[in-house]
Amino acid sequence: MLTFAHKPDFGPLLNIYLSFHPGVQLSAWLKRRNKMASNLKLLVKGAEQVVLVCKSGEKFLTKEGMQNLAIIENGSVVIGHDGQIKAVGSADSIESQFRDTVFDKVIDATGMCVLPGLIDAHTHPVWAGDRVHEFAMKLAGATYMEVHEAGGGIHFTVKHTRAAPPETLLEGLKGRLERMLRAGTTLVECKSGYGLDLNTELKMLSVIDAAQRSMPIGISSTYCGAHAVPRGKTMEEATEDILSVQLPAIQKQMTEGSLQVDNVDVFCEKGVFDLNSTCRILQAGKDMGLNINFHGDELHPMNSAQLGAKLAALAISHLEEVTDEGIAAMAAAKTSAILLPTTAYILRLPCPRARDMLDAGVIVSLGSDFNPNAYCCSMPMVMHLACVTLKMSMPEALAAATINAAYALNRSHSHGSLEPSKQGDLLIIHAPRWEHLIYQFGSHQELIRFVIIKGTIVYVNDKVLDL
Ligand SMILES: N=CN[C@@H](CCC(=O)O)C(=O)O
Ligand SMILES: [Zn+2]
Repeated sequence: MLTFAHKPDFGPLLNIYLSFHPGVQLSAWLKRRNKMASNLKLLVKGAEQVVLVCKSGEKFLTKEGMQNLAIIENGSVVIGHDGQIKAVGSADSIESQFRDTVFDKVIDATGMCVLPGLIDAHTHPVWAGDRVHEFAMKLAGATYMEVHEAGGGIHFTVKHTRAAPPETLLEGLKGRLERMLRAGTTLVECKSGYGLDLNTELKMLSVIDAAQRSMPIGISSTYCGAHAVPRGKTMEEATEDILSVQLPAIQKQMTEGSLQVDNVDVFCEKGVFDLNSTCRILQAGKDMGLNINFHGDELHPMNSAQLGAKLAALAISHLEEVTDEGIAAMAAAKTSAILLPTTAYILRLPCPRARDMLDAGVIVSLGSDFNPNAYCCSMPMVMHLACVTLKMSMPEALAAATINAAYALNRSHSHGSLEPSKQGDLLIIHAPRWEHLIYQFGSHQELIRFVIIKGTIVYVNDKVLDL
């Protein structure tokens, strides 16, 4: 198999050239053209497997599509100077097709596998003050809401994040993104939500923007000012503040071009934001052009899934307590379910019903939920948990962490699979089959040899050991 981004049409150019050089033979012209035009950025050649995930421009995968990923045995990938994939195919076909091409960089992937860069569809990575002490409380039996209501949890992080200068937050964020990158994440959703007031929410969103400008990892930025009801306010007052103060100020900065925000989020939960407030905030965000992507049905069944479907939400996260009606509504509305296996694991919650969602045709994606409660930067670890605790198969987990996560972030036109014209984001792992990335849990730092974004190597691990 060999696929190209564009079928080149040399007809018009050829005619012009021949009209100025009537004596020139066609074959001589072609040789000269090849010599002049053939320089590309990166060739990854001879990989044991190249996992495309999908190959026909699918925007997401469901049901059997998630079980049958597109894979090329003994394959190669070509990336151009624009950072886009130019061709993927069998090593032989790429070799003969690009024989005359000069590459800036060639990676011999013998003994290795190539996968699309992983996409983490749900994180809270901007904060100050860790919560290791709360981990001990939870191990001793305290529930998430007990810690939250006692002033810990999100409130603890809000206090520390409000007090932190932006430089400190940026430094912390960059360190976490760096860890994610080394674990194979090339696109990550990043939420605000530890400010709960205008200034701190803007500070967090600006810090996310600054990280995006200075790091290669791709970011989808989410305003999550409705992550908790701030101390001293009722839910109604907090909702009014978001609708009449925070969202308009964010919209102003977006219009002026000083802030980039992609999604709007609310924690729709008993004791946090109810269905009505959630609906009003999400609708207001949508009216500003943001994608709806929110927390729902986590600790109690709230009918969040039905609300999200009604609002044409792109994604809803958690869903540990989703109902059958909610699942059916999400499948019909093509609202992606972002499942977060780390949350149920850390909090010892019932797991989200991944199998029921998959069987119903819901677009299941995955996120790490990295936050001070669930300190996990590793999508390979998340995929492993998804397989063991949510009963997903390895191909389902990979589809959920690539093309479907890209869909949840409205990026599946450019991310999530290794197809021509998509961004050249990929991982090269030192293993004879791609499944080792999930199977060898906790070992991604030993397996991942290269992380590549837009055809540029952004991480090389030369300490990979054969076991
Ligand atoms: N559930 C709400 N928000 C986060 C936790 C945030 C925190 O505890 O700081 C989550 O997705 O798990
Ligand atoms: Zn979350």
